[in-house]
Amino acid sequence: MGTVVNAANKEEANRSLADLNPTVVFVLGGPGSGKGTQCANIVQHFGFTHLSAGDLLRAEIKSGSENGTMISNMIKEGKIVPSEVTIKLLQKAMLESGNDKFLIDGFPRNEENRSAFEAVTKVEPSFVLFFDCSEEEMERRLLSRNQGREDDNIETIRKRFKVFLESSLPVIEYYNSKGKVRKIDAGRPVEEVYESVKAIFAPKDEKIDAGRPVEEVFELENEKAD
Ligand SMILES: Nc1ncnc2c1ncn2[C@@H]1O[C@H](COP(=O)(O)OP(=O)(O)O)[C@@H](O)[C@H]1O
Ligand SMILES: O=c1ccn([C@@H]2O[C@H](COP(=O)(O)OP(=O)(O)O)[C@@H](O)[C@H]2O)c(=O)[nH]1
Repeated sequence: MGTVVNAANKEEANRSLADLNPTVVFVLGGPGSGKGTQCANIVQHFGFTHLSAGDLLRAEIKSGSENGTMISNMIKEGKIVPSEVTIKLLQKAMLESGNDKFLIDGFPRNEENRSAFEAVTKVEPSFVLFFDCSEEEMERRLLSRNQGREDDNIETIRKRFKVFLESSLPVIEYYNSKGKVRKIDAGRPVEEVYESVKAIFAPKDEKIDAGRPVEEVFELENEKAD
């Protein structure tokens, strides 16, 4: 019985999300490349809801969920949590937000994440914002992040870099082959990085584009890139 009810709930969540037809931007880049920092800026100026997959997973651990121990162990090892768990959390957060524009930060992290998200939600990203940063700089940032995260130690950081190169970069390459990647040089100071980010979200010619809905701006940017 429980299984039948769960299946019905899942169907319902998938359908409502497809009906919402949300605008989704995936925000990707190595650990410490500045995804969260820049997402906070974008939210303030462009009306998106920021969903960090890592934050949702950490909240799930704190909530005492039955998956908590598994998630916690995977994060400590820098491994990627099974798609089903992460997608469920993202779907729930999207439906509860009341918004239809999302920055999905730190997901998808591998090919399986990517294909499962598209298959389950029927949602494709408008584009992928890719923060490109050297490992040396990312390591420096993570070691001074000071948020008490259990994975911000040198041993786990090295594992996360390896997972990023082996599993996450191929996802960026996949979207690049579809012309959907907007690459940012993320090794610069926060304000400079944000200038480049803004140029992607904001119309370039304020006189012509003032007041355009954000979806149109995306179309404009995509046309330019084609
Ligand atoms: N451009 C930048 N230059 C220097 N430090 C940065 C920059 N962007 C973010 N940081 C700092 O680096 C750390 C990691 O940034 P964060 O946004 O949490 O990265 P991510 O979400 O990609 O893991 C944080 O302590 C943040 O304050
Ligand atoms: O979709 C996701 C996002 C995060 N994680 C796990 O959460 C950790 C921290 O991810 P987050 O994006 O919060 O931080 P980052 O590594 O980018 O600094 C990762 O190393 C993974 O173990 C995951 O498994 N799936």
